[in-house]
Amino acid sequence: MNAQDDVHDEGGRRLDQIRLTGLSATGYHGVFAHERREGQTFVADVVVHLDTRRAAAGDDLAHTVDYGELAQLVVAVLGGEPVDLVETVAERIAATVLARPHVQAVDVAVHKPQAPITVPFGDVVVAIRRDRTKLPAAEPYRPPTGQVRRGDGRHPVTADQPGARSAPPLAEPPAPTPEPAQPVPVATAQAAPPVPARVSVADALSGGVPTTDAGRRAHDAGPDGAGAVLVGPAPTGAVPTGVMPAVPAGPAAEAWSAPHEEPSYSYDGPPTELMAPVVDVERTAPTSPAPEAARTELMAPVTDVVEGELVLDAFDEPPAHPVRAVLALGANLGPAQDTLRQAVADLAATPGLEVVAVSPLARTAAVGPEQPDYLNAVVLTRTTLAPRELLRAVQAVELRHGRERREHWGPRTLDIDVVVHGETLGVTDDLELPHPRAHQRAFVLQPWAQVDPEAVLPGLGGGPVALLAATAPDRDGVRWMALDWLTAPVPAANAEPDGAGEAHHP
Ligand SMILES: Nc1ncnc2c1ncn2[C@@H]1O[C@H](COP(=O)(O)OP(=O)(O)OP(=O)(O)O)[C@@H](O)[C@H]1O
Ligand SMILES: Nc1nc2c(c(=O)[nH]1)N=C(CO)CN2
Repeated sequence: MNAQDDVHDEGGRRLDQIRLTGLSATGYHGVFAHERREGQTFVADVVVHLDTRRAAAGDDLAHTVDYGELAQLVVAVLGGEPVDLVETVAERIAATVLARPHVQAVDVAVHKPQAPITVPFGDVVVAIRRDRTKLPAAEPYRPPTGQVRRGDGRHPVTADQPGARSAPPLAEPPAPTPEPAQPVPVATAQAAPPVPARVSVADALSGGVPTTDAGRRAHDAGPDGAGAVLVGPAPTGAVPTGVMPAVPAGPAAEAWSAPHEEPSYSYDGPPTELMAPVVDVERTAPTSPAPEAARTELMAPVTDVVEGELVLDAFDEPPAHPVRAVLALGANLGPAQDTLRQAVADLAATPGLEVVAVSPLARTAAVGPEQPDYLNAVVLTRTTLAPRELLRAVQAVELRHGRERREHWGPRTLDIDVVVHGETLGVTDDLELPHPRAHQRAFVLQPWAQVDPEAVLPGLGGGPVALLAATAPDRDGVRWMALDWLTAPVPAANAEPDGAGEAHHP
């Protein structure tokens, strides 16, 4: 492989490659009538540049490009609608490949070995590179509905549900109930990590042992079948259990609606499948060609749409399928453990948001100005809310618990950050995804790694969460974690362990 063939990501890291060579078909491209009439062999080589780590970490096709599917698309362009120029064929292939999720850049070489050249020759090749800064000057190929079948049994797929596209409305934010500032009381604690297993809300709040794998089962369960335990809306102070059905097992075929569409959401995969596709790019930029739309998926804010007075962007797009979202909770004022419990119940009661599992509770030294220790937890959810709707929903929960923003990184009764929402990456004035500081915060990463040991944080600075947690600058500030914090009686403030409420400097 030549170094000049490499493509690098924004951090300067060389992207991985998937190469397909010698794809061939009889095509009818050319400027001469006989070429249009008789056809000839066209051959394509394609190099896809992408980051394959996440797919490899979870052994999950959903996070990479299916080369079989790609090969079909390329051959369909070669043998498809006739055009005059090889350049146009190459451009069309590039557009088609770039419209696939995860693809950062593509090299395309189209060979025309039987070209009408009047001297002896070996081959004629048009070779191009296209990426998200140099977009293809062609429309991607869109196969007719039903032409390509997808799904392999390991990754069951479901048909797109039109009804699933709009998220339920948010609940009205309830009236704020400010709490007086107090040091942090906590329930049963145990020494800092390792904490052996994840805690499922369903288990914890039904009084079961909170160290089972039920959280993971729930997180892996699908939207349509039966069998998995999950939480439903809860009255204040408790998160009752409900049922989230699972996707039927076995292979399933999905009709193509557009070439950019992700393999649909599967709950059978490993926990690293936490991030699922979010932005239906066709709906995001209905009038844009697909390469633009695909870019929208990566850079959410690029396509602002003015609707009346409101400027909308991709963060306002509800996902086509429920996606997994990770929320980080923190509190260091007032009855923090109670507040966090209530917050979990409030989140579970939010329409369009389902709480799947809750991490152990971590006691952490404050990062930032001098202030009492925090209690931190991470909540794994599944949501049909758009990223910005989710932000508003968590802010409504913050508000309900008297959240005020007086000091940057200062003490607070409740803070809830959206760490990730599906696979959405983007920056706007009010929302950045993934959360820009999550990758360096042990107070987020350690609880997250406990509840989902194989989680991977997407985006710049991302990677396996457990690894990031082990190297985060504030890792020594994570003092201990409590497994039974959702159910155990909260001790009185004077019964807290040593060091509680002390200010700490990282
Ligand atoms: N992923 C995100 N999750 C939550 N808020 C975000 C996110 N991205 C941007 N924001 C914006 O950040 C603003 C400030 O949030 P907040 O007051 O919670 O910050 P903070 O807790 O003091 O600091 P930090 O963001 O470092 O946790 C919010 O009003 C929100 O609009
Ligand atoms: N340990 C800890 N430190 C913090 C936290 C937090 O949740 N935990 N939140 C902050 C602002 O969101 C600032 N500093």
